Formats: sequence, structure tokens, C-alpha cells
Amino acid sequence: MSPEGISEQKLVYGEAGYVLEDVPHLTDYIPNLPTHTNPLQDNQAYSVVKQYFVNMDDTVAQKIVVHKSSPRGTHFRRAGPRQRVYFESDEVHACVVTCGGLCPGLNTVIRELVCGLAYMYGVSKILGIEGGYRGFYARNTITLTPKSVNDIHKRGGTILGTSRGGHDTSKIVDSIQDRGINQVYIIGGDGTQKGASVIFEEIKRRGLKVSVVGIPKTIDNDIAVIDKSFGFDTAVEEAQRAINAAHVESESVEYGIGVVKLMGRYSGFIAMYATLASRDVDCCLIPESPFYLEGKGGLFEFIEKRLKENGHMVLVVAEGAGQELIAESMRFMDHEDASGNKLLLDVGLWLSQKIKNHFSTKKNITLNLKYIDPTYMIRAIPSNASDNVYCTLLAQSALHGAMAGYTGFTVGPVNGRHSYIPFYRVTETQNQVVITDRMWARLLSSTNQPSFLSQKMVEDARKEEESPTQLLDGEEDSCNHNGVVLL
Ligand SMILES: Nc1ncnc2c1ncn2[C@@H]1O[C@H](COP(=O)(O)OP(=O)(O)OP(=O)(O)O)[C@@H](O)[C@H]1O
Ligand SMILES: O=P(O)(O)OC[C@H]1O[C@](O)(CO)[C@@H](O)[C@@H]1O
Ligand SMILES: [Mg+2]
Repeated sequence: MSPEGISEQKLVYGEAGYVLEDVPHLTDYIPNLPTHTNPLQDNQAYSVVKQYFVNMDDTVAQKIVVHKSSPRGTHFRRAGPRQRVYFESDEVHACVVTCGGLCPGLNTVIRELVCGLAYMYGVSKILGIEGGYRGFYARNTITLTPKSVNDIHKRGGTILGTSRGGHDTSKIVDSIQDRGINQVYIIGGDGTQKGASVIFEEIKRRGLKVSVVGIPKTIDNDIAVIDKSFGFDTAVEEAQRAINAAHVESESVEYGIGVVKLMGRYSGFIAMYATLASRDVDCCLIPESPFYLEGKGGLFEFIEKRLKENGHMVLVVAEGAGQELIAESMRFMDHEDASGNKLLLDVGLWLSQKIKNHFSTKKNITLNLKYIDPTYMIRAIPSNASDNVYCTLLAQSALHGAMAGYTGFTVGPVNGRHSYIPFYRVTETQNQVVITDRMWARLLSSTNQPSFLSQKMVEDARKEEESPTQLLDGEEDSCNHNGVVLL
């Protein structure tokens, strides 16, 4: 064990710099566990599929842009059903919990976990834990069956309820142990995955035959390593309605400005992709890219220019953008939510006021500014078709992993292939937009907005581009940070 009580990393080295960052297995701490034939072997739907079972040696490369002489680098265990399983169908007692903020697709993941366990593995004991982590010890449970979850994917939110805070590891593990649960499916964001990791450590310390599986959820797309998180596509699509409204409003009046606030506490992915998708946005502001209002190259100057050119403009701002500017101009209150996440000040309202004041006092222009905040409306809708498919794959990959005896892992696509990733890899950093990367450059050239970067930042970024190793790393970052859609 490392000093923090976290298990040692399971690293397997191969030739030419190959490294497998493997996930824990129940047999790591419970020797001589019996295995069983995978029931899928006799399942009509699967028995005809060639090579249905994943080869034990299959791994997924984290870096796919490589140079001739570069080492092969980090790999993760490929997700999918295994020939042998470590649970018999009637032995499984699974539970599902949802934690953190809402996200389109939560109900789809719950549904597919229940249906997958029941239809593929013949599991009949599945519990829903109500109200997030604290529900393990403070709330009732719900029995989940394929019938009871049949049409929940058509609803937004989570049928189980969710919460922030309330993670009491020993009470949670006591509850798991007392109820005889042996597969725990935990759906949630970065905080939730940290919580899942300590639950796994405690289960391992107690020597319990319990698989702990994390399914990454966050509308912000800020979970590291995986290509993108479920609900993100739905959010980008739904954001178009708000942007369209802002565009219609602003172009219908004199000096019209539409300001749209989108979610993204630390990462501006929704704002960036919604802007790129729309083409009606004149300026996108995200937490990763500092901006300034006054003076040459500032936001006010750009707004004035666009208004002169087009008579109207649309501005998209991620909720975490410009927080340091707001803090400077207001009495800053450093508040946190129950999980310790920083509570943000409303950048949309603040910015709208600042823009209106500037033009009325300094330019003698009365703007027609409409501020639209669709954030919770976007988060509360059901997932779209592509997210539904994605949620299904996530759920199925998760339960195949648990049945195969893997534990202490998060499931997710890495370069398009579903993989089992150790908890520490998804919790050690947050996924953010890299503003010296090509995707942000694409956005800047699409909106033709200023970069707001100082000369020094531009020079530093250029130096990085000129170094071949840096370039390689940068390319890889693009893949993981910007999702599977990179060209
Ligand atoms: N370091 C941690 N250790 C144990 N539990 C944690 C930790 N961080 C957060 N949690 C627990 O995880 C749950 C969810 O955390 P949080 O509210 O930060 O949401 P999240 O999972 O990050 O999702 P999102 O931020 O995308 O809405 C909470 O119940 C919280 O107590
Ligand atoms: O649900 P709450 O506590 O209002 O939190 C809102 C936050 O949750 C997120 O939607 C992430 O789940 C962020 O985008 C947002 O800042
Ligand atoms: Mg979080």
C-alpha cells in the first residue's frame, strides 16, 4: 500500500516501452476463487458472434499518434465479456447508485445495467440506492427489474435521486456488507470516482468478494483519460436552441446582443463545441482562456467592432469563465457546496451588466441585450440517440468487467475502444480545453474572435509547438481532451 492507503499501481511492462496500467482483480486479495463458464456462451444472441469473448491479452493504447521511434506507451485493459466469470448468476447481488449533479443519460445507464445483468447474466437481485452515497446508510433501497426500468431512458434526471456530500466510507461499506451486495455500480463525476476509489480500498481491506465499478458521468466532459462523457453530446445539441434564440433576438433589434451561459465549472467543452456547432456565435468565453474587458484587444473593443460590422452579436460564456475578473470587481465570497466544489458567481449576469454599462456610459449607446441561462434546462433532459447508444455500451462494459472479477476501475472509451481504467488515472487530473491546441484554434478561426492571449503566452505556446516531443504529447492531449471527434 502507498502511504495514503491507496493500492499499489498494477503495472505490466512489455517490449518497446509498452506499459499496461492494469486494474485490480478480486483474486489479487482473495486467492483460489472458483471460476465459471460465462453464461453468454449459450446465449443465442451472442453465440453466433465471432470472437465474442475478449482475449485476455487485448489492451487499448492511450496514445495513437506516434512517431517511428516513440515508445508504445500506456495501455489499458480492453473492456468486454470474458470466457470465464467469477460470479454465478444466482450469487450476484448488485446495486446501482447515482451521485453528483444531473446529466442526460443517467436513467439510460441504470436501465442498461439492470437489463444487461438480467438478460445476459441471468441476475435477478439488483437494488437501487436512493439519493447518492448517503443513501447507502440513510435511505431506503428500490428493487430494480427489467420491467420497472423499461422506459426510464425517456425521462431526464435519475430515478434513484442523487446528492452531493455525505460520503461516509465505513458506513457505506457496512451497508454493502450487511445487505450482502457483491457488485457495486457507481455512476458519477470526478468526486464520485474518488469516493468509489476509497470504497474499493475499504472493501479490499475487509477482504470482501465485492466488485466496485465506476461509470463516469459529467455533463462538463471534465473526466480525464476517457474520450468524452455521456450526456455531453446531448448538452451540446440542446444548447443550440438557446443559441438560436439569442441569435434571433439579437438580429431582430438595433444594437442587439444575445448572451448565453452554458455549464462548465472548470472546463469549457460544452461552450466550445456548442459554439463550433452553431456558427451564429461571435465570441466564446471559457474558464481555460482568461480574457479582459477594457483596452486594446479586449472584449469591449471586439463587441464594438462586431456591432459595427453586423449590427448584432451572440456571446457564449461557460459558467466558470472570468471568475477571477468577477472576484476582483465584487466582494468575493469563497463558498463551497456539500462536496467541496467551489460555488461560482454568475458570470452571465455580471458580464451582461458590464457590457451594458460600458456602452451606455462610454459610447452613449443603449444596447438591446438579452441574457439567456438555459443551464438546468439542458441538464435535465433525457439523452439523445447517440448518448443512448453510448450509455448502453458503458453499462454493458461495466457489468462484463464486474462478472469477470475486475474491481476498482472506471469504464470508458479510450480512442474509441471501451477500456477498464484504474480509479487513480481518472481522478488524478481533470480534463480541460487546451487553449494552445488545434481545437481551440479552430474555434478562434470559426468565430474570428480575439484570443485574449498576451504576447508572452503566444510565444510560450510557439516554443512548445517547435519541440517534436511536445508536439507529440500535444497531439495526444487533443485526442483525450477533445473527444473522439478530432480530425
Ligand atoms: N475526495 C473524495 N473522497 C470521497 N468522496 C468524495 C470525494 N470527493 C467527492 N466525494 C463524494 O462524491 C459525491 C459526488 O461528488 P461531487 O458532488 O463533487 O460530484 P461529481 O461526482 O464530481 O459530479 P459532477 O461534479 O459532475 O456533478 C459526493 O457524495 C461526495 O461526497
Ligand atoms: O447541481 P449543482 O449543485 O447546482 O451544480 C452545478 C454544477 O454541476 C455541473 O452541472 C456538473 O455536474 C456543473 O456544470 C455545474 O457547475
Ligand atoms: Mg465534479
